[in-house]
Amino acid sequence: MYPVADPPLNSSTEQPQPLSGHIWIVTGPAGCGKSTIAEYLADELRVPYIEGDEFHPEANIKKMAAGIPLTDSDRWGWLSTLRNEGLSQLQRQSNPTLPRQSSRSAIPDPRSREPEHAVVMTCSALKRTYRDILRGALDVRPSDDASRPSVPPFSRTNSNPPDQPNVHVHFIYLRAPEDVLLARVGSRKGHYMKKSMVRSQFASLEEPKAEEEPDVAVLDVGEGHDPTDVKSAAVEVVRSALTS
Ligand SMILES: Nc1ncnc2c1ncn2[C@@H]1O[C@H](COP(=O)(O)OP(=O)(O)OP(=O)(O)O)[C@@H](O)[C@H]1O
Ligand SMILES: O=C(O)[C@H](O)[C@@H](O)[C@H](O)[C@H](O)CO
Repeated sequence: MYPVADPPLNSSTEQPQPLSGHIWIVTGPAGCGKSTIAEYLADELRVPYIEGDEFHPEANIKKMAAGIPLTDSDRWGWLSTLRNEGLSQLQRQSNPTLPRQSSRSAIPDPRSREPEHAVVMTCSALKRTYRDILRGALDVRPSDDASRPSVPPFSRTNSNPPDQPNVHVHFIYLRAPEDVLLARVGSRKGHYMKKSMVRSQFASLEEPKAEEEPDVAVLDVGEGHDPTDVKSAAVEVVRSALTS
């Protein structure tokens, strides 16, 4: 299976309404601090929070808990689900008759009186292809797992693919050396991810290059970058994107 995007949002034959807003995706390998930073960001911005781990199919959870790394095939459906979940959250914000996740509203846009719709999510998003799926690359057709899916021509400069031209996807990549994350995951209690998974995630990792993926902000989270500093830096990334 690969990420044939399910038609998002509704199953009717109606054209989906164009949405607008921002999807902030906090990324990086296991233990880099995605949940810590994204939960804070969502609270601070008063927008819904999507914990990517909660959208894995049972089979993926079982594999990870057994220390078996996920393959591309294991991840395609999960990534499409996350993309759709992000859009659904924006749709709920733009349609007050739909139930919301919480009483959280949207980010006040300093440029106008209208609040901007937004959602924060976590996802390891280790490879560029994975990030493209989250950006809205619906037309991915790998001939096998080893191939790179082709993506439709949309600009990574502002991540607004043709199907949802007003939805802006932004990534915050939390960067730390492998040995630091091995230590963090090793000392974490009660979590299904094992240390060996950190190694396999670094083996898969394709770090974003600024010139190729300008919609990715990189924050260092290794030694000397404590969570308080990283939280402030993440809020600053969002605020400056909204005012630029
Ligand atoms: N900047 C940081 N410096 C030191 N420790 C941190 C930092 N950020 C998070 N941590 C700690 O590292 C551990 C992993 O954090 P967290 O669960 O947020 O990572 P994660 O990326 O969501 O992990 P996973 O992908 O496995 O769900 C936690 O114990 C957290 O308190
Ligand atoms: O891409 C992957 O291999 C996995 O999905 C993970 O990244 C987990 O979801 C997460 O990190 C759990 O701790």
